[in-house]
Amino acid sequence: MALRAVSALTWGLGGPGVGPLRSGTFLRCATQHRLEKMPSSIGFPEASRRPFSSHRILVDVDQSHGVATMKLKNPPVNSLSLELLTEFVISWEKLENDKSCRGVILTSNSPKIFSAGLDITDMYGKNAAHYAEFWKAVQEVWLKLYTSNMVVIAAINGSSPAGGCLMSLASDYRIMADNPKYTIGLNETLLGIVAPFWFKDNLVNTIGNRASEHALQRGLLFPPADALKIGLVDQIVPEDKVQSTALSVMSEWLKIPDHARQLTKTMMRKPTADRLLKQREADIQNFVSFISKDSIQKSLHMYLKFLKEREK
Ligand SMILES: CCCCCC/C=C\CC(=O)SCCNC(=O)CCNC(=O)[C@H](O)C(C)(C)COP(=O)(O)OP(=O)(O)OC[C@H]1O[C@@H](n2cnc3c(N)ncnc32)[C@H](O)[C@@H]1OP(=O)(O)O
Repeated sequence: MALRAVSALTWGLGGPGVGPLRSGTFLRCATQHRLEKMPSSIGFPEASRRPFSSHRILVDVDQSHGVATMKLKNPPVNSLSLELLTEFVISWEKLENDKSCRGVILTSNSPKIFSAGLDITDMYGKNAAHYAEFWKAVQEVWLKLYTSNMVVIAAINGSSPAGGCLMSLASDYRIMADNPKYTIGLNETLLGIVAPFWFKDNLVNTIGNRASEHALQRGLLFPPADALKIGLVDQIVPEDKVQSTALSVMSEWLKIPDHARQLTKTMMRKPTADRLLKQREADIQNFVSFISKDSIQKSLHMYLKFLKEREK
């Protein structure tokens, strides 16, 4: 009970089972030309292509008329585990290599949660090699999304904290379900961790410096209406219209000649992607040393405990 009280105040967490979340208050919580790809990834490590033992399908891909819908499918909360991230990259590369695929709608199989963010269990109680592999996979997914030649639309049909928010931010357009129980934001500080510079860069490019400073320091999670106000999402629609709106927005984007849109996207995004590419290895080492610290492991342990024990 004591833990709950302290944790709730410390972490200000929200979720569909907890009630509405408010930022700033108590948060419970074609022309078909294919251009040379932006130099983005340095290749996914062979080690990460290993088959995982479960053989579950964690990313559902459904493609028709040049548009793929990718659904995250990792119950209960669509956490971004190493296994999911690895499968995501493989599916993504297949779509990128398929000349007929011009756009991707990124969404979730779960009705209330887009993604709970990075899988905390991949950042807790593991060894340095695991942390390094995990972080490289996180970088890779972001680079793939952020620099994709395809049009990427996030259909955010539920809560989207931290890593879930990052995947949305890396998309070209964000549509969120207008349900005040859902929230989106980079809440890393609430866990006692710090969003890396490239999360921050992506946020600043989206909502501006001042709003980012405020949101990042306080780990704010925004309900859809507030997210729309600050530009964290581009559109909010009734819950049952998220996918259909994503399809109609996609068809508008696909009216633009691919080569012109792609070159423009590269012009806008390449400097940000390059900043990570230039220091990718150092960023991994920084993550490994940060996450391995006893104090950070303790914070993550407490946070996991809090998630398990909090009242739903
Ligand atoms: C240099 C250092 C850089 C570090 C940078 C790190 C960058 C990014 C960090 C992240 O992405 S950390 C993840 C942050 N995510 C969160 O804070 C979200 C936490 N979860 C929630 O708020 C809620 O779970 C939810 C998503 C709103 C859903 O709520 P709901 O009530 O439906 O479900 P729960 O009962 O809370 O959860 C069910 C089950 O899932 C476990 N769980 C939840 N989130 C995660 C997670 N991110 N990773 C792993 N596991 C998670 C939760 O503990 C429950 O477990 P059980 O009790 O069923 O065992």
